[in-house]
Amino acid sequence: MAISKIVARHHAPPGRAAFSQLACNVTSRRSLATISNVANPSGKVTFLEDHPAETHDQLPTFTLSRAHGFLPRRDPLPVLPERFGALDSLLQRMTIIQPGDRDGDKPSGLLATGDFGPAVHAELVHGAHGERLIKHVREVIASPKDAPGRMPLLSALFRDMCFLTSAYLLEPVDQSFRATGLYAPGRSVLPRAIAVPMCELADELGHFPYMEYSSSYALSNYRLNDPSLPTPAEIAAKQSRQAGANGAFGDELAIKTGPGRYSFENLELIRAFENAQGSEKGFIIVHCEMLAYSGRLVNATEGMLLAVAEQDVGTAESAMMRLLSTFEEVQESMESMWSRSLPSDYLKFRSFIYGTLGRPSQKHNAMFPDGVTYEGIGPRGESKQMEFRGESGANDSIIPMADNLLEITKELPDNELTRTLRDFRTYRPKTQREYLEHLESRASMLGVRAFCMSTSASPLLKALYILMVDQVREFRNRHWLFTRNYIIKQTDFSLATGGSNIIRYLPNNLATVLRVLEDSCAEWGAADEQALRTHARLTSSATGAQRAEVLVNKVREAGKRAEAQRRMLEREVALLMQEKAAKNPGIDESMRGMVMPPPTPKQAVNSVDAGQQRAYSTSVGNKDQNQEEKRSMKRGMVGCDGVG
Ligand code: HEM
Repeated sequence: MAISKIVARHHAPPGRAAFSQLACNVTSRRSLATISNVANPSGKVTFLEDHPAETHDQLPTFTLSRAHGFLPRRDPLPVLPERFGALDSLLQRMTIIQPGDRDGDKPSGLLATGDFGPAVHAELVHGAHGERLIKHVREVIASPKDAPGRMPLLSALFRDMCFLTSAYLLEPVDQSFRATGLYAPGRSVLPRAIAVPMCELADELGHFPYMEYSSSYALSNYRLNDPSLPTPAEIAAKQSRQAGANGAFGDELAIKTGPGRYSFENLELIRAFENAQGSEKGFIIVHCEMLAYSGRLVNATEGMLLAVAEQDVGTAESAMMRLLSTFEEVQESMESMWSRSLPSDYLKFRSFIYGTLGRPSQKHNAMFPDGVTYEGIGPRGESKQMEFRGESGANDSIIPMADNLLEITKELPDNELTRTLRDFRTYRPKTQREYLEHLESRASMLGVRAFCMSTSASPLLKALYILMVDQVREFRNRHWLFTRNYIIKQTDFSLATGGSNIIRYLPNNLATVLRVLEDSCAEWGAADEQALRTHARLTSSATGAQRAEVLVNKVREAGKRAEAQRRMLEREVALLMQEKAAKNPGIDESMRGMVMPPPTPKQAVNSVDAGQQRAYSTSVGNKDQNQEEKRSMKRGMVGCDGVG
C-alpha cells in the first residue's frame, strides 16, 4: 500500500472523505514506523469498563474491553432490518452450499453457478434497489449518534457490504479456480450501488472500504446459541477469588477457564461464501474461540505494565503467570483447527478473502493488476482506483500484543517483510491500532524485557518471560504448519490473502522469535535454575517444588528446540523456493498458479512464454497434481508441538 494511504488512514478514515487525501502531498508522507513512535507512552488507555454504562451504546464497536478483549463490545447483529432485504437476499442466496444442498444435492448457491455477478447487476446495479440501498445506508449514518442500535446496525451493514464487495469482485477468480485449479483475474470495477455505501460506511466507522478480519469476515460474523454463558474473563475472576480465598500459590498458572460463551459449540456463522456449516465455519469460528481469551490477555498485559512501572516483582510474576496460562488455552483452541476446518477444504472458500493490492509498484497481485475502480465515490461522483490487502489473521491483535509487550517487535529485521508486518497493523479497528502502538511504546519505555531478564529481580519472572517467548514461537510454528498444509501444498500461487509472500513472510517472523528465544535462553543458566528452586514464592507452597521442576524443564526444552528449529526453518524455506521454481520453469513468481492468457503467435516462440503456455494448457493436469499433493500431505519439518 502506498504510504500516502497509510497516512490518510492515520489522520482520517478512508473512503469518500479520504478521497482527496489519497492523492496527498508527497512532502507530508511519514513511515508507519515514525507514526508508531509518536504515540504518547504516558497517555491513558481507556477500556469499555472505564466508561459509564449509559454511554456504551455510542462507543465504537471495537472499544477494548477487559471482558471481551479484541472481540466486539457487543455481539454482532445477525439480521438486517427489512429495508435492507435486497442486500440480505443476495448474501443468503450467494453461499455456494445452500442449506438444501447438504443432503447431497449439488451446490446451488449463486457463487456455485457463477450467477452472483449477473444477479447483482439485475437486482442492485440496474434495478431500483441500488439507489434505495444507498439512501437507506445514508439514513443510518445520518441518524443521531445516540439513536438506539445505531452502532450495531452500522457495523452489521459494513460487514455485509464487505461480503457483497468481495463476492462480486472475486467470483471470477473462484470460478476459474474451481474449473482449472488456477486463479484468474477478478472484476476490476465496483459498481456505484456497492461502492458508494461501502465507502460511506467505511468513512463513518474508520475502516478501509474492503473486507477486514475484525470488522467483517471473522470477528463480526458470529452469532451465539446461548448468550447467557459467561465470558472467560468472568470465569477467571471467579476462580481467582476462590484461589485467593484458599491462599494457594501458583493457582494463576493453573487457572483454565475454557472459552465459555465463545466456545465453538456455542457459535454459528452469520455469513459464508462457501459453507456456513463446514470447514469455512471451522476456520472462522476457531479464530473467534481463540479471541475469547483476549480479554484475559489484555488484563494480564495491563497488569504486567503496571507492575513493571512500579517495579513490583511479585505482581509482575502474577501477571506473567496469568498471561502464560491464558496463552496455553489459546494454543489449545488453535490446535483444534486441524479437525474443525480441513486442509483439503481451505481453498474452497479462500478465493473470496483475497485483497486487491495489485499495481506493479505494489506487491503484485495478478488477480487485480490495476487495483479496483470504485465507481462514483468522489464528491462530484468521480470514480477512483483503489487497492487494499485482503482478509487475514495477520490483522488479529493477539500476536502483535505479545510481540510488543515482550519487545520482540523491535528485534524484527529492517526489511520489506517487516514493513509488511507494520502495514498489516494498519488493517484493524482504530482502537486496536492505537492500543498496539501505545503498548509498543510503553513496553519499550519501561523496559519490560530487561526487567524480566534481570538476574537480580526474580528467577521466576525470568523463566516466565522465556516461556512466554516460547508461546509466541509455538503459535507461529503451528501457524507455519497450517500455511504449509492448507496452502503451499495445494497451490503455487505465491501471494497470501493478506498480500504477503506466502513462503517468505511467516518464516521471517518465526525466525526472529526463534532468535529472541535463543538469546534469552543463553542468558539462563544453572544459577537461575538453582535460584528458581529456592525462590520463596515456590518454597512456601506444597506444590511449589513440583512447579519449579516443571518450569526448569520447560525452559531447558525451549532452549534446545529454538536453535534446531531455526536451522531447519532456513533449510525448509530454501527447499520450498527451489521446488516451486522447478515446478514452474520460466514463469514469473507472481504468475505461478494463475491462468495465463492464450499466447499471441509472437509470444509462442519466446521460451519464457512457452513455459507460461505450458501452465495454461496443463491446467487440468495441475488439478490432478493438486489432488495427489493433498493425498501425500505431510507435517512440516520444523513441527514438534504434536500438531498436524
Ligand atoms: C488454516 C489456518 C490458517 C491459515 C492457512 C493461515 C494463513 C496465514 C497466512 C498465509 C498468513 C500470512 C499473511 C497474509 O495473509 O498475507 C497469516 C498470517 C497470520 N495469521 Fe494466519 N492462518 C491460519 C489461521 C490463523 C489463526 C487461527 C490465527 C489466530 C488468530 C491466525 C493469525 C495470524 C497472524 C497473527 C498472522 C501474522 C503472523 C506474524 O505476524 O508472524 N491465523 N496467516
